[in-house]
Amino acid sequence: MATNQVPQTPAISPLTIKERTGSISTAEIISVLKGEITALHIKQAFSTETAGEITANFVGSPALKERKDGVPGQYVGASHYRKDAASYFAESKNAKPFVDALFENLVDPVRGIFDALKRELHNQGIELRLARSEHGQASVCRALSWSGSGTFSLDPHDDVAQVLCAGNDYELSAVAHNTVVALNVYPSMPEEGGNLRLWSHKPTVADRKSQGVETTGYPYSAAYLEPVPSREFQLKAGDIALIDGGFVHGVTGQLGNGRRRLVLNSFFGFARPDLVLWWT
Ligand SMILES: O=C(O)CCC(=O)C(=O)O
Ligand SMILES: [Fe+2]
Repeated sequence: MATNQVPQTPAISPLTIKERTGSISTAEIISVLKGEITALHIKQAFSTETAGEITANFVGSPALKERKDGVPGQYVGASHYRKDAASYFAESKNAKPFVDALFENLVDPVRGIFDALKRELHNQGIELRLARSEHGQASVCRALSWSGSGTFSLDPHDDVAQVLCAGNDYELSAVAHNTVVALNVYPSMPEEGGNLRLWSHKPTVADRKSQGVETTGYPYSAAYLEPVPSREFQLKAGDIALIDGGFVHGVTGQLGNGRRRLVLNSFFGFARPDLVLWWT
């Protein structure tokens, strides 16, 4: 991390949060997409049976790997983070059978949301589809188990820097100028900790430069975030959280050696008024 730049005091942006129990609705998802809500936390959004099966499939997956891009964690699937388009789309293609296998024989919550949102947006004259290029198409989701130790198991970051700096090969860089929604579906949570923490701060390019995280948005230091208020979401297996990924967020440390934390993560946002792209 560069430390020789001019320090920048983070501007505070208010959080608009909706938390409730039940089924997720497309209207609520669209509210996040349009920037009307910063975060939506739906508790008990899918069954613990489905959650348990996805978790068992992840643990037993032959494609389960350790991340080697500086973010500690294990994963199944593809991430565009720090990758050019050709590598990401090739990785998505290779990972597809293994991502599909996480949901074998299940009516899964990620596809459920994607399909329902696609139908609703279509009714409004808006297309929703996976991001694509001459190299192939994006994945519907990736499965991640963070393993950072200490205060955070996933350090504070934003999801927009990586999109903004994705490069011309990626049609999704247009989305960085609109809300980048992060969809997080939780099949497994530890006994304690592993909460999603959201700070009242949406970094600008200048903020990222001042913190030496211009292209990655990762990680923001404790000192930088110290004056910024934050909210924590207490998550349980079966919950779903959608956030405006432009706000700084991270995952708190996990306690206990029992259940592992597993998240299914995807991103989506408007590339044009009539087009919403989805990727991982
Ligand atoms: O695991 C979570 O709750 C959040 C994941 C996340 O922020 C990310 O993958 O960018
Ligand atoms: Fe994130």
